Amino acid sequence: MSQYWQEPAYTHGTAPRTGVLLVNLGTPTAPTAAALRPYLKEFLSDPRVVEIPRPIWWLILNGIILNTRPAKSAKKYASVWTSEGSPLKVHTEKQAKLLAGFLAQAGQRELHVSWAMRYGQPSIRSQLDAMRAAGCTRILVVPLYPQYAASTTATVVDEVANCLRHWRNLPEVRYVRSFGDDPGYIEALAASVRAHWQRNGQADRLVLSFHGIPRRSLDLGDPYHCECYKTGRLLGEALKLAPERLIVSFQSRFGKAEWLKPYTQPTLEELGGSGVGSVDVMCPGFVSDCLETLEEINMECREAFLHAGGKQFSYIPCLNENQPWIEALTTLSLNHLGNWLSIAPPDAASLARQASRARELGAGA
Ligand SMILES: C=CC1=C(C)c2cc3[nH]c(cc4nc(cc5[nH]c(cc1n2)c(C)c5CCC(=O)O)C(CCC(=O)O)=C4C)c(C)c3C=C
Ligand SMILES: [Fe+2]
Ligand SMILES: [Fe+2]
Repeated sequence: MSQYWQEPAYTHGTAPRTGVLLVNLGTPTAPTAAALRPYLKEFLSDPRVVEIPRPIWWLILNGIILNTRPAKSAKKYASVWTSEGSPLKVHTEKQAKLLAGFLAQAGQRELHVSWAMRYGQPSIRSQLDAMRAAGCTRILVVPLYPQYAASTTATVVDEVANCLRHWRNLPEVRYVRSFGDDPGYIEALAASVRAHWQRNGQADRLVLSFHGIPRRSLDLGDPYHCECYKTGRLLGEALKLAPERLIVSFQSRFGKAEWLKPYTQPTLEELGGSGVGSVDVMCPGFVSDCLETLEEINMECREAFLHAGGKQFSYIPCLNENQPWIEALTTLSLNHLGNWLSIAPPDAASLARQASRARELGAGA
């Protein structure tokens, strides 16, 4: 029989285990109105996402939005859905597998790497529970949003804290706040643009379209706007692109209030109508292609630009499973894991050598 002073099983004779949890926004389980409704309800009920006072917003959400938007959004999702499911889910899952492979190659085989969605499945709660069952006593949370916003990064941290409220024996927790100026991430973006230019030539303008947030959030002190412009500036510098050829804009406006400007679609229409023949468009605020990039940008905005008189619209995909990005994510994770690492991480050169081997392992997993 165990004695009351006995060490708990998870610390008894074993080294503390560390987990890495990648978190993205969330996505419906099917491109149908029935699947969209609970997803949108959970997402749009989050006071970090919609900051309208609750009784008013509750009436608008339940009385109007949840009766109209699910069907409209379902049609859009259907246009980008893949045989493996929603693009956001497919890429996030692959990124987690690749990261686990790269980290293992960097000597960190004991790490428990998993992924979750802030809204929908797999939930943060279920993945934290799995980490606890696996004996994790240290957890690094990596929200997959390069630029910090209260409506994205902060709500992930809220949810982690909310789940841990029910644990008696808390793990140590760290989180990556943002990485929009991380050299590895900027270089991964630059490599992707360079590769695109090599294949297709360089367009008259490079448009960087970020997801928008309400203008009011900026006025209240949300640093998202500044972080987007910093990413844009650093990417322009990495590409040695003249500042006048690079445009930052904001997409996905929701509702009637003012959001961050300039808005992407009117910007593209203006460019198309004013004789700018060709644009390359990229979405550096998303690490994975999703509805907002594949449908809103590569379908709706493409059409708007061409209709306004533009001649050539090129969409540069998100970083998805690109090797430089997975390497950057590995380095970012190693840096944040810091003194939690079981053995010292390798230097950058040997990490790069190991990366292609890890990629084969991860892709085959
Ligand atoms: C209602 C307000 C919204 C805010 C604020 C917001 C901020 C925000 N969102 C992302 C990233 C993504 N958003 C995605 C979809 C999406 N976003 C909103 C609304 C807000 N987003 C809605 C209603 C939807 C659902 C789709 C629709 O009905 O239009 C996605 C894609 C999900 C997918 O399944 O593919 C991402 C990713 C960021 C980065 C951000 C603030 C910086
Ligand atoms: Fe969004
Ligand atoms: Fe959208």
